Amino acid sequence: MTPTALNKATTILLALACEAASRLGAMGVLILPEGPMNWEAIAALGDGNRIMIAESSERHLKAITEAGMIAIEVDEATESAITERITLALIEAVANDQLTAGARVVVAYSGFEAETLDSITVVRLGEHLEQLSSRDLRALETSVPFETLKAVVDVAVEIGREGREGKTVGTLIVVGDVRNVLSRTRALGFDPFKGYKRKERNLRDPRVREAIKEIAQMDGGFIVGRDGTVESACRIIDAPNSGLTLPKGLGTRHWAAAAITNVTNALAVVVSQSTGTVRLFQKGEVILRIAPMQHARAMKWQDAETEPGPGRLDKTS
Ligand SMILES: Nc1ncnc2c1ncn2[C@@H]1O[C@H](COP(=O)(O)OP(=O)(O)OP(=O)(O)O)[C@@H](O)[C@H]1O
Repeated sequence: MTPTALNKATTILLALACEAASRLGAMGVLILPEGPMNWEAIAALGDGNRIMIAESSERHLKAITEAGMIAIEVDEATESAITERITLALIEAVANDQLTAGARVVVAYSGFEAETLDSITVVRLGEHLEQLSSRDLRALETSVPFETLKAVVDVAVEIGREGREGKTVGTLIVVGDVRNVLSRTRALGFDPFKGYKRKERNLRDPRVREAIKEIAQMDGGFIVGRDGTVESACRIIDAPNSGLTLPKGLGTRHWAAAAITNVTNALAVVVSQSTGTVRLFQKGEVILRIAPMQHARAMKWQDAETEPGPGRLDKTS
């Protein structure tokens, strides 16, 4: 049941969060509630601010939208540290185009008492996503091993950032479920990887990544195995788009990625030629978007063990 009123501390904290958002020129207020709240009352407090609420229950997601706020679907609140939960909610919001890199967001959450929103933190998304960490990728729970995913995302980000010989380059890399994927694609003629031994075709090898950057200029996509072996290149995907929806402005390359991940267990990584943005697709949807602004500089990978502690999100500048 939805509580009838917000408690006093929550009401005051939300008013402060909204005021902070207005004064800082933030893109909105993100709330991470510990349980159901009076959504109408929260919307009324919003005072013209963009209010985003991270929730797991379908019923509450619907109620949040009906109250005129933005619902961000997240997994059920676990024992994970609050910084990790904030990270996942932000990644989801960025992936759904509800927030853009560079935006500032005020986050309100229950730091001490479950039934009260008692803490505020201010996050700058550009800075935060620049530190896209191995933990963020691990949290995506894909069927592809982390080391392979990291190598593919790295090469994609480099292609988006560098292009080739002064020209922008886009590409599509489909990873995992190789047999099914191959059966739904066709060769465009020449396969540049044909004839090479398996160990000469692994994406974790820097020479192979260089070759990928060169071949990315050609039409079609790469098919990569779970272990990082490039199985084929210059393949055209032939999978149905029916029942899929994508953000406006995405063309055939992105639709092909959505379609192939919808009918197989593969993951697809797309670099947009026009914007340099890298998107990860799974089950027909964008699950992560890495905007070009953040990869204007080299992306640093960090192991969870060596990452800065919870303070890293509290960026107020
Ligand atoms: N079904 C497909 N399978 C593999 N590659 C494809 C497919 N459809 C398009 N492509 C690739 O995408 C290129 C054209 O992409 P288009 O401009 O429509 O894509 P987009 O999604 O708008 O991405 P971009 O931002 O890169 O332009 C083609 O040259 C081709 O290499």
